[in-house]
Amino acid sequence: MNHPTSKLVVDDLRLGHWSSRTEAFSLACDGLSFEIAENEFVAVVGPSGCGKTTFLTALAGLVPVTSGRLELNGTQISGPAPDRSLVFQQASLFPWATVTANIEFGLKAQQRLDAKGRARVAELVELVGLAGKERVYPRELSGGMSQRVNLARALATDPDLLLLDEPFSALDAQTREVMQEELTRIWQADVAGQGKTAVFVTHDVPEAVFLADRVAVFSSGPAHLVEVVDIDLPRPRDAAVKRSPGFQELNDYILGLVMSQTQPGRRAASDRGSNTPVVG
Ligand SMILES: Nc1ncnc2c1ncn2[C@@H]1O[C@H](COP(=O)(O)OP(=O)(O)OP(=O)(O)O)[C@@H](O)[C@H]1O
Repeated sequence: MNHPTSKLVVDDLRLGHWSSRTEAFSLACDGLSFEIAENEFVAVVGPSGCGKTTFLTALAGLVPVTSGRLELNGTQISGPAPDRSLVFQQASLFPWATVTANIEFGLKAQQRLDAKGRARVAELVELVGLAGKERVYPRELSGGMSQRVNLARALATDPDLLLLDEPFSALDAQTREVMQEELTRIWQADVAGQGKTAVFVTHDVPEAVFLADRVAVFSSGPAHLVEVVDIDLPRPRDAAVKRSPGFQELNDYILGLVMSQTQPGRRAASDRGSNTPVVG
């Protein structure tokens, strides 16, 4: 039976891709099962090519479910819908549209760009730190600013499920750190507590630990779930938490789980007798 507050149910999920070149179907996820509650921020990590993006795009309704359950609010996901927003690695902004027009885009497409919609866009411009840049075009924005616009655009339609696929991986290390802090701040200020859920795919274990309430570790492909690790670090979080012993311990533990998938001979931390990492 589902946990009563489960927003997202993933049950024995199989996903894959059909290649017209080889005329073959290859599995990307095989037997994935876990659940995500309302208000949770879940990060997904795992070896390169294991199926993380496939899973996220299936949540967006862009990859069909081969078998199993993939349910949002009790309904099987069977295609894209306005209750979900996807943020990609590369900010996919419209070059001919200003910052404001880019953020308004989804609302306009849904015919919701009324006074309330415009007020929400103005609020988001402030929230993502782009006040004063409303009339600027994407070519004049830095990578970090572009991802701020992308994030605001994803939030503007008030999605139930926010899907983020390595949104900061194209940024330089310093901007990436700033954006991680910004995202936690925005999540806390604007989204947390409103029954929404975020799924964040990343290669970067410290980023996952910093942002998430729980981290789902995928096996090497085709992915199944290795473990979901609770991140019991206090919120609100800022960069200082990365220097805490609790953060380091969680980071090492999850890194060990991922490495055990890429190097099968390597023992994961859980082999040493502790399935629950101690949080300092
Ligand atoms: N459109 C596609 N057609 C055929 N195969 C695909 C397609 N997209 C992904 N795959 C294959 O599915 C598997 C999972 O890929 P996916 O991109 O989901 O992994 P990932 O964990 O996100 O990878 P990375 O960490 O490197 O970004 C890989 O073997 C990949 O080659």
